[in-house]
Amino acid sequence: MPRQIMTVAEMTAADRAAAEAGTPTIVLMERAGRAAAEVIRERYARCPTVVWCGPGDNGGDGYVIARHLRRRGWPVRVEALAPPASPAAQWAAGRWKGETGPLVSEPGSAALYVDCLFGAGLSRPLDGEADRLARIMPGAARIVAVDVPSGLVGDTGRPLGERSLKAQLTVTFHRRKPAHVLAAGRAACGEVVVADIGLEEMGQGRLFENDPGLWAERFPWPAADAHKHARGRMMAVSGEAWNTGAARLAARGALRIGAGVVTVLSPPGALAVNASHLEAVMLAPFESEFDLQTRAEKADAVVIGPAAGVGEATMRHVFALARNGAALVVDADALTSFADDPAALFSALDRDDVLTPHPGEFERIFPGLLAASPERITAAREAARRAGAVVLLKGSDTVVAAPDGRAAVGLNGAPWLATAGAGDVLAGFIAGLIAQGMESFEAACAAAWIHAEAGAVHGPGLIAEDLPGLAPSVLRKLWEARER
Ligand SMILES: NC(=O)C1=CN([C@@H]2O[C@H](COP(=O)(O)OP(=O)(O)OC[C@H]3O[C@@H](n4cnc5c(N)ncnc54)[C@H](OP(=O)(O)O)[C@@H]3O)[C@@H](O)[C@H]2O)[C@@H](O)CC1
Ligand SMILES: [K+]
Repeated sequence: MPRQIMTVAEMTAADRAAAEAGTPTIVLMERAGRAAAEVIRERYARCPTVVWCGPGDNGGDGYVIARHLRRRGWPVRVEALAPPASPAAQWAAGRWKGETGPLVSEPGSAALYVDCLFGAGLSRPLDGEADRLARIMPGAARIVAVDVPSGLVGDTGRPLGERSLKAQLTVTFHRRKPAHVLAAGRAACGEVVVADIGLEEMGQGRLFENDPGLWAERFPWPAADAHKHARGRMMAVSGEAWNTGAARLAARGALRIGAGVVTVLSPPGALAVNASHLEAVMLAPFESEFDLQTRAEKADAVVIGPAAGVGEATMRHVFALARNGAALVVDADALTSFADDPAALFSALDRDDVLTPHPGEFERIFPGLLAASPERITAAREAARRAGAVVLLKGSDTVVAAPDGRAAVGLNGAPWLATAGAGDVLAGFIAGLIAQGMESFEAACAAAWIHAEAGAVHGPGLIAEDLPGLAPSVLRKLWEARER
């Protein structure tokens, strides 16, 4: 099952729908507070605990948590920023029979703090006592946030004002929000646990966690009677003689991820060096853009960009390939080549083509878009709309967006992947999956997930050359999960 990521507005709508269907907010609040208290008891030994409660329903959750911890014998005190203002919070505060006082916490005044000041209803920057807390408790150690660390905007993962609280553990409800998946928010949230509070699935989501639930059912496993040409033909365009390794990394990636026939298309001057490094991957020369177009006629997917060289020749090569039916994965130099005329690139692209920029390349072809967007999901979606193609924006929170509005965020990003050539392998994985018939958005999602898993499997010391060879162990896990 795909796991949706819900915006704050979608979550509020789900709350309202539940109320209309007969489950009032206080019931959801009781489930939320009880679930959060359980997570806290699983993670921490019983200890003197302070629950910081705000005036809204986030504070209401806090009173429920305090009650459940106290029932289990925890020494708990509530520190209230303001009296409960919402009806549900008033109900929860009324059922709390323990000690309540003003917000006076200092570092070390308790052994554990539970942050229930603000969640989805944050409407202005932290000030007064809440801001004091964020200033004097800059670290996350032994702070548990409920829904989000207070001061953080659920839809962006950034503080609304200057600062927010930070947490070691964040317990949220029903579904992750963007703040729980985007890198900036993840740093403030610490570990994120999603507790079920019995809300119904709502409508058709457009934003998902990128994990196998999103695409595994449509993974292109070979048919029992498969032959190599039926498993997809992928090609990668090589640079000149001193710039050939990147295309070979892409080619090897495509082969490992299952493409049946993989070819490096090479300028004449680079044939010898390519030939001396290729075995199962085939090699074919091209002399001109027309030649390239002809050679690529049989391809299902082509990677162009890794070490292709920045300039007019690469632009012409992209146009030549775009005249073919093959899906294009446009990466690295092929993106930068269009820095002065991104519209020319976009007009050549189809909906099944994929752009794979890192943030620097993204800025070159979508100038100012990242800075003007509240977060990376919005930026990638707008980029996909403008380009009329799938856009994969790299990062520890890689975002994949399709021109139809679907988007997915990766949660398994591994720091080991920040190494030269890793992106070339990713481009090859994407093209290798598209060549096997996977739809481009899902192919980009699957490739990014497998790439990150492979990085995590290897860990320290990873170099890009390792990545294709790590794909089989990840594929095996997917294969075995399918058989179950
Ligand atoms: N949706 C669901 O299904 C479920 C949701 N649940 C929980 O509800 C939470 C959302 O609750 P919520 O909407 O009441 O918002 P919340 O964050 O408590 O704050 C609103 C209050 O704070 C005030 N205020 C805002 N900013 C301020 C500031 N800087 N400084 C001072 N005051 C400020 C604001 O004032 P106002 O803007 O109205 O003037 C208002 O009084 C959600 O995060 C989750 O924990 C669960 O119970 C389970 C089911
Ligand atoms: K909070």
